[in-house]
Amino acid sequence: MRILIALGGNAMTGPDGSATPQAQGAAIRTAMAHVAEVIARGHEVVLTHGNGPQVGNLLVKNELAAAVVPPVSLDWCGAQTQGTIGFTILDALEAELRARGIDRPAAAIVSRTLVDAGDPGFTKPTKPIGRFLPDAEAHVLIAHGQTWEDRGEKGWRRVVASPEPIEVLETGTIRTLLGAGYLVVAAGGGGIPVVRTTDGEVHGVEAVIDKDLTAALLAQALDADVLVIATDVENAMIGWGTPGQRALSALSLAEMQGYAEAGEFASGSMGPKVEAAMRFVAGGGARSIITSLDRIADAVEASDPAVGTVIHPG
Ligand SMILES: Nc1ncnc2c1ncn2[C@@H]1O[C@H](COP(=O)(O)OP(=O)(O)O)[C@@H](O)[C@H]1O
Ligand SMILES: NC(=O)OP(=O)(O)O
Repeated sequence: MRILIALGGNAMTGPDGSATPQAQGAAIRTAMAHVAEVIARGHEVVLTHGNGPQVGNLLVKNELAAAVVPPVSLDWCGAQTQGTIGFTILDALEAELRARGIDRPAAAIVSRTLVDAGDPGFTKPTKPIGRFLPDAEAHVLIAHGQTWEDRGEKGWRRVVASPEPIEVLETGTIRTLLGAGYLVVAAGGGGIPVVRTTDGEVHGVEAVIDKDLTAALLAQALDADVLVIATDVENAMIGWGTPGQRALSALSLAEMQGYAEAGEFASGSMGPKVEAAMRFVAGGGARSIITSLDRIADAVEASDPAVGTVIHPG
């Protein structure tokens, strides 16, 4: 099967959300052990990943160092995260494959994602990035013109523009590499957001695209059999955070749609994952899975009972 796996930010930072290079490297190594397990079972894998913590941290570094070195824009920061996370994934993936006696070429592609310059996402920031801060510190930055949002018990988080992904411009390149037997890492951080001008030129714009929404688009464009959204919980739940919370197992697109419309999934976390999973199936995909990283290999092969939350056309 051709499987597109989307790795959440949780898979690439330490257990406490730590984004030190050591914590990120260790988390990615663990993630790649699970991805290598899927490959070892004979599946073709395309990987994409988030960049929320990393792109937010890079933006802060640029802002703080602006008096000393020229700052770069948010799209440049996004491109830089693709490079750093991409090479770290390749190192870890190759090591985990080698440990399983698998010799496969892998490549990480700098990828641009086309968005619409008129997208309402540019006027209403929704994408949480960077670190969490306590209320008082967030309000100092709000007073300086930044947009921050209360994200619950972890604290406040900066939010930035997040337009809808329309097309991953490197889709053809990815297809070619897959045809040549490569394992491909692509569209990291949802892809570098770009717009096309009336004269056909493409240029970057300041935003961070939701990587799960781009993953759904890419999975469809690559005719993937399964979209796997790997995060830190085994199932999407209804009644999340209440005494009556219930894990969702296998369910139809229509059933999931009903829960989503009832507001069961938080925006900026489970909400976009469910939306992406539904879009892939609505667009003709056979199956979307939302589950924890350590269950991805089992989830891909399980049927009855299902592992994780599995959405099927119904
Ligand atoms: N209905 C829900 N079911 C399960 N988890 C939920 C739900 N609503 C919100 N969440 C939260 O969503 C988180 C996963 O989203 P997020 O932190 O953005 O993941 P990632 O960084 O892996 O992409 C879970 O850890 C959980 O706290
Ligand atoms: N770009 C993006 O969606 O990143 P996270 O998954 O880390 O939030």
